[in-house]
This record gives sequence, C-alpha cells and structure tokens, in this order.
Amino acid sequence: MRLATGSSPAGRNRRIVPDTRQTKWFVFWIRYDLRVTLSERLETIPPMNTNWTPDSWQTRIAQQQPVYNDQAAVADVISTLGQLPPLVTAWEVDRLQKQLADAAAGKAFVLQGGDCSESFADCNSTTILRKLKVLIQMSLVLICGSKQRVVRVGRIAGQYAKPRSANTETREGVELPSYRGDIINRSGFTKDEREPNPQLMLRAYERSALTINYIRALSEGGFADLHHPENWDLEFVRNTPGSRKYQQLLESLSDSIRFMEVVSANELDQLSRVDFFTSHEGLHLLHEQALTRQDQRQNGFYNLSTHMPWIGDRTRAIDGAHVEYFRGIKNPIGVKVGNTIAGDELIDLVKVLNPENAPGRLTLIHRFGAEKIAGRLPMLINAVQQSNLNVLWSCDPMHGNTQATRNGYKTRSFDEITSEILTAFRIHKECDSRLSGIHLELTGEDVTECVGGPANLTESDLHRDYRSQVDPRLNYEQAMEIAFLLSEEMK
Ligand SMILES: O=C[C@H](O)[C@H](O)COP(=O)(O)O
Ligand SMILES: C=C(OP(=O)(O)O)C(=O)O
Ligand SMILES: [Mn+2]
Repeated sequence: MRLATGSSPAGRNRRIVPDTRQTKWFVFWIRYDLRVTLSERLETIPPMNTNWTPDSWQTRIAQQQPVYNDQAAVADVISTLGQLPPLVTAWEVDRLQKQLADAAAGKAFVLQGGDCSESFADCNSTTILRKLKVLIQMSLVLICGSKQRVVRVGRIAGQYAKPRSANTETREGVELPSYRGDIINRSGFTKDEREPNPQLMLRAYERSALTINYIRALSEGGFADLHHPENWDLEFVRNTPGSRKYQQLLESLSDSIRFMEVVSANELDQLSRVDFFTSHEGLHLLHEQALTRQDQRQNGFYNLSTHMPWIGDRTRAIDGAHVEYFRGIKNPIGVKVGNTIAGDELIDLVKVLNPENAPGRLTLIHRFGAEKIAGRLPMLINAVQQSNLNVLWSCDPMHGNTQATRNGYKTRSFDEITSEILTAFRIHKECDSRLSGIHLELTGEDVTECVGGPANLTESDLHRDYRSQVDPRLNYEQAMEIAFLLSEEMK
C-alpha cells in the first residue's frame, strides 16, 4: 500500500498494488503498517473492483493520511476501536437517508453546519449547547420561511480530521508538519505536538461519544421543546433587523402552538423533540474502517461513527482509497465538488458511489467561490440531468471564498458567502434543478473570523476573538443572518 500525504489529486489512471505473493497473515499485519515498504508494481486501473470489503481501500492510494511512527501502537488502537460500541445506529442512518430523499424531491431542506475542525478543548457543555442552539434556531427560521421540513445535520461529534494544502508549516524559520486535526496531532507549534499520535484516535472517539450523548439528551426534550421558547433566546445578537424578525417569529410560533393545543385539547408531543444528525469528513480511513460494522439485519456495512460521512474535494479521486471505501458503506454520503472537476468525471464518480441511483444516497456539495460558481455549476447540473442521476444538491459557500488578510488571518467575506448562495439558487432554478441544502462552517459563539455581516466586522476586528484552528467560521449573528437570507430566498 502506498500513502500519499500531499494535496494533489491521485494519479488518475494508475494505482499501486501490493505484491500478491505475500502471505495472507502478513497482508493482515501490514494493513496497519502505513510505512511498510512492499515490492509494488504499477498497473493500469482495472474496472472498479466489485469485491468491496471495509479494508479494500488499502489497495489504493490514500491521500492526506497521517504517517505514524509506532505501528504496533496503531494496530492496538485500531483493534480497540473495533471493539467499542458504535456511536450511531443503522436505523438512524436509514432514517436520515429517507429524509435526504425527501429533500431531493423538494419536500425538505438540508441544513448542514458546524465547525471546520472540532477541537478536544471545545468538548464542553457551553460550546456544544450553543452549536446545537444556533442550528435549531436557524432551522426554525428556515421552516417558517420555506414552509418545509428541515433536516438538521451537524458537522459535529467527529469532525476531527483535516486535509491540508501543505504538508508542513514554517514559522520564523522553523518547519514542522502541518496540524491535521485533533484526531491526528496537536495545533501547538512544537515537534512533539505535531507528531501524529495514534492514541488521539481513542481520545477523538471518546469526545465524539460525549458530544453525541449530550446532543441526544438536549434534542430529546427540555431544551429542544418548542413549548418553551425561552430556551431559544438570542445571545450576542445586537438590536438588528434580524434579531427583531427572530423575536416576532418566536411570538407567532408560540401563538400558533397555543392555538393548535386549544383546538386539539392536548400537548403536541412531536414539538418536544427535534431530529438531529451528525456528519464529518471521512478522511482518516483507518479510523473510519475501525468503526465500520456489519448491519444486524444483514443489510451490508455501515460506518457507525456518524450518520453522514462525506468525501472532501482533495480526496475524491475516482481511483483513490476514499472513493473505494465510501462506495461500499450503506450510509448516505456527501462529496465536495470544487472547481477542478469535469462533467464526465462527476458522472463517473456519481455512478461509482451510487450504482443503484438510490434517492438520498448521494449529496453533491458544490463549493466554487462567488466568482467562479457561474462558470462551473450549470455544466455540472446539465451533466447530471442528462445522465438521469439522482443526487441532492447542496451549496457550501465557505470553502471557495477563503482569503488571507495582510495580517496573516484566514477569513471569508460575508458578502461573498451570500453572493455564492444567491447565485446557487438562481442557477439551479434556471437549469430546472433544485438546491436542496446548505453546508456552512459556523459556531454558536461571538467569534471574529469572517468579515462583514450585521456587525460589519472588518479585517482589523479579526484579532479580537479569532479561535478557529483551521478555517474561519460564521459567528452566531452572521449564521442567523444567513438563515434569514435563505428563508427569504425559499419563500
Ligand atoms: O477545511 C478545509 C481544509 O482543511 C482547509 O481549508 C485547508 O486549509 P489550508 O489550505 O490552510 O491547509
Ligand atoms: C475540507 C473541507 O472542505 P473541502 O473538501 O470542500 O475543501 C471541509 O469542509 O472542511
Ligand atoms: Mn474548512
């Protein structure tokens, strides 16, 4: 097996195959040995192997993987993870796929959002609660505007692995490996902190479990109970038109609930809980494999670390390890689609990832940037339509709009984010297609990472509370403003 850590796409027509003369036992052992030097041979890519197994990705090039020093420790961690209980169930995963199928058919809208990169330090009640709260509040705004159901999917409880543009980072003449997310190494700038540590996979599993446990408790009642709008107050939000609209919306919602309860003479049980699903980029394949489980109903294999894993734009090579792993799991999956993909390449990818053309199985999350979207999206929509493929289209208006400031901060402009969203709606409409979801990097805190928005943050405000370890997120107020923009657009 060969691992590649750079950001360039995997070689498109070649793959590296381990020497098949190795004994079975030895092959089993080297699965966990990311550095082993096998005699390798290059050959032309065969048609997609039909014998998928949770580890068949290991015969292909895996981009963006960590290189660990201690192989015995890696094997130990993977075997421990394989024994631990799953974080989600296959029934929940199937329920999400059904809801995504409804969204693709125009009966619901998907709100997917959360951190760019969750950090272990943020696994605390306040941060989790605020993230859940902003997502639930945004969904409420969307429901009222669109009069449709909203499928809530957090980038949460496992969003710990990051692909990077560069393998190393240099500060004041010192060069160290890049930070790749808390599941792999630490963000501090010492050699020790940047060394990939397999134990962090266990720490990430524990944090994911703690996070999902708290989310489940909050969304089952009490906090998420629409009978108690006092749980839903806006924090941090100044006296903006958005906050006034939100207060009005809550008041009319409370009136409607009271009215319906008088009419039906009992409490509306369904309003006491919300459905909430989790998602993360399925980047670290050894880790994803360890949490892949055979369904008790003999329905194949599910990745039970999350409801909806997605493939990043950097790792979606059709002959790469990520596509091989994802094609075999039963979860609904996402793929990020950026500026470099061609129409026929997208069609091949969709057919490999969703050979049965099942509705709700595949979400294409396009992320082009405000300037480029008009030049790329129509061609991709047409290609998908001509092949009669079932996909759910979602717009990520964040990742194509990242820029560096003169002071070295990564930021995104609120105006460019909203411009990409509005252009996406317009293009889908013009092409007789449907934008059924939005994918955002956001937080429930009052951070200063993206410029613009209701408080009109400028570059000189960024230093005040810039916390993200990787990409700039919308703060609470900016996120709520996006929800109002979406709800206007969907009216
Ligand atoms: O979240 C997405 C990517 O991991 C991120 O944009 C990469 O950032 P970089 O270009 O600083 O490596
Ligand atoms: C890495 C990410 O995005 P993309 O793959 O679109 O660059 C991300 O969503 O964090
Ligand atoms: Mn990001």
